[in-house]
Amino acid sequence: MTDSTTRALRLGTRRSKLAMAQSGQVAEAVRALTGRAVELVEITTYGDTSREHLAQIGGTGVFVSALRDALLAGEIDFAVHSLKDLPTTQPDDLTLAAIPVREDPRDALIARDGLRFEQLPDGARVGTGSPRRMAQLNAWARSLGRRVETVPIRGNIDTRIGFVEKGELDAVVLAAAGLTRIGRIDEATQLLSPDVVLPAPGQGALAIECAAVNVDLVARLAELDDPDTRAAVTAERSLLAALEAGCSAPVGALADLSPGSRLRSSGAGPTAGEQVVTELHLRGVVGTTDGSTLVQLSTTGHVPASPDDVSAPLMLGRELAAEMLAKGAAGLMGERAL
Ligand SMILES: NCc1[nH]cc(CCC(=O)O)c1CC(=O)O
Repeated sequence: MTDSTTRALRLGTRRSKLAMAQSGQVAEAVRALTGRAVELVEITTYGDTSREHLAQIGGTGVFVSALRDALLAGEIDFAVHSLKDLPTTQPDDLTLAAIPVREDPRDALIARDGLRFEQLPDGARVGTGSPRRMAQLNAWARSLGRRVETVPIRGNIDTRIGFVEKGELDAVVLAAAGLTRIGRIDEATQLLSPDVVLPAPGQGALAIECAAVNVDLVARLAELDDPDTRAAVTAERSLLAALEAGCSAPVGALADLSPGSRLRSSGAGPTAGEQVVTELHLRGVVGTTDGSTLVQLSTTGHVPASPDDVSAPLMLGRELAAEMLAKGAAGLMGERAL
């Protein structure tokens, strides 16, 4: 065996607790898959060091660029990202080799005294800087006949929960997946139903990225891919891209797959007759951050049970985006989040 197949694989990761947790889990899976050692290489990103508000430095994409630079420079072999932090346009020289089975995509509430959202008092202070969460939480509060005060907060997950622990906020809203990965999901006082709060496109999913030239590794890591997750997040991200929304825009999306339906396909030849297809249900929301207006639509399409083909989910996302734009979504996104 040559040195290049036996040396440790280098996994580039951010230093945050969440990034280290998800990189550690993927490292273990890659070790089991390849039999090769995996070494974590810590990369500091501009997003980790900047004190400016994320919105002012161009969104969460900043977390990604340093890892990508390291991939292209050959300093690391692969990187693990939270898919929801990835821009919707994929550079040609980088490949998402695998999107593993995703965690719970829902948002979670962590409130004082074990409270659920419906039990928060009028005027409760809820920590989130996400325009998507603000829009849907404010709309939910309105529908309950009260209001909440959304308070923009930054920092890692522990810091955000700390605002509730210290009594500075009544509640915070975080991704359930992040809480699970750092071992704090038990502290969630409510998992927010997608019927009321749609998660960010791709929330709960990880993406394993390689340099495109590294074809052998791309092929190997593809074994960690979950085609159903890939189909779902492709539809969600296609919707986001087609809405031409920046990563801090108030867009929520969630696709569910119901497997096993069978369709009769026409024509002759070996593929004629019954074809197994999956039903893909895609929901999307855009709103004003004050929650006074939401455009919320859904659609259902069929996805061939063919792992490599994401054209159907891509189309479904674009179709739903077109319907949402026709219902005035563009005007809502023009509003600047404060
Ligand atoms: N925006 C930050 C971010 N990026 C990924 C996660 C964790 C959840 C995930 O993997 O989707 C979080 C934290 C959060 O939103 O609470």
